[in-house]
Amino acid sequence: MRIDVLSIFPSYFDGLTLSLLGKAQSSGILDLRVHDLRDWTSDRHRTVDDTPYGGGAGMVMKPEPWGLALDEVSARSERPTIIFPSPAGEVFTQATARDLSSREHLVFGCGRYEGIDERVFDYAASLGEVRLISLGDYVLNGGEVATMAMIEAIGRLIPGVVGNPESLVEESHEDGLLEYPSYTKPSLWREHAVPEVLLSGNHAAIAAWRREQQLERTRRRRPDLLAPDESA
Ligand SMILES: N#Cc1c(-c2ccc3ccn(Cc4ccncc4)c3c2)n[nH]c1N
Repeated sequence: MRIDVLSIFPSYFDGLTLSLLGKAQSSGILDLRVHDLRDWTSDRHRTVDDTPYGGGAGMVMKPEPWGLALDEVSARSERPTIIFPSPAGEVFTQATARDLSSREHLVFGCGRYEGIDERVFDYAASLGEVRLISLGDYVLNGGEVATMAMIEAIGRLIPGVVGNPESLVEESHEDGLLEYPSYTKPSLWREHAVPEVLLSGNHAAIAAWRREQQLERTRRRRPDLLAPDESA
């Protein structure tokens, strides 16, 4: 998979060279390139923003640098999926991550200020599939943090990135429920004991206990994930 990131703060993404995603890049599974949007400006001050038409507070990102940048990075493939993090976007979920992990080429456009000139999204649709995606119902200062989160959630689903694919199956949200609690040695720690069933060696009982834990936790913490008859 190819991923291109456009941002005025490219060093935000230095962390992606660490851990699993760093190894995925070294092994060639992931081709991640981060670009400074200002490289596509032409004035001395490398200007990327201007005042909004119609008035209002703050600044809006100019369309010209975006158009030039998207032209260049989109040319690396037939039709990339172009993702713009946005508070006005569809909410990112595990299903979104799974969908996007099957794509050949992702381009992330990280806005700042009050956002990007709307015509950029319209133009980008001529280059590839455009998705405005929100990390959740809270306000960030730009798209970088959301892009980091999405790249991590997507990247770990690419075959070969996570050593044991089995570990992806029993995670929160993979089967629509929250994950069961995990324990390791010692079996007694500061008077807190590991649930007996996990020490029993009875795999059927352990599986049943874990499923019940998933349902109970989801009912308590995330009833919205359950069908109406399951949340009682
Ligand atoms: N994904 C995502 C997001 C963002 C987000 C994403 C991109 C940009 C670019 C600029 N801003 C600042 C801003 C602009 C307009 N309204 C409010 C804040 C952004 C916020 N906020 N909250 C999320 N869940």
